[in-house]
Amino acid sequence: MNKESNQGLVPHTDKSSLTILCQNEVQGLEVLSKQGKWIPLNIPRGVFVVIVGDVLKAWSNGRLHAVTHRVMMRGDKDRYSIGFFAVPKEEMEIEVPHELVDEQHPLLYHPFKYGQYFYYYASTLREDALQVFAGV
Ligand SMILES: O=C(O)CCC(=O)C(=O)O
Ligand SMILES: [Fe+2]
Repeated sequence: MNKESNQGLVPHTDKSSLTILCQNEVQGLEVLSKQGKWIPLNIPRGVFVVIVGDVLKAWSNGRLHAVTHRVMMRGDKDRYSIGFFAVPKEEMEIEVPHELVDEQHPLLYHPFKYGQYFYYYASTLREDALQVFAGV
């Protein structure tokens, strides 16, 4: 079987601040470990999945990890997933608080307006958009 045909949603980080997902019993969500291994999640019914998006990663100066995730479809059951995406207003300035910057934790992201970042991502679809757009 062609492996690609199982791909429900390509690998990505969310462009939100925070995402909350709720799905039916048909699994498929996978997260990429820092070692580069895809880990399938087994999400019990009624459980919410909370995913840190690029905005919280930047705002926390990289303390919070925006995990790369994808959806792989197996079997022939329908999968339903509903997502709540918390996103800043376009004009909102995302700026690392000075309390999170010191010698051990150098500044990782320049301040940026959310709308400009989202526009950059949407027009390039680069998965390293945050690093390229706002990385120090
Ligand atoms: O289908 C899912 O549960 C994940 C959806 C997702 O990652 C997204 O919409 O960004
Ligand atoms: Fe996502």
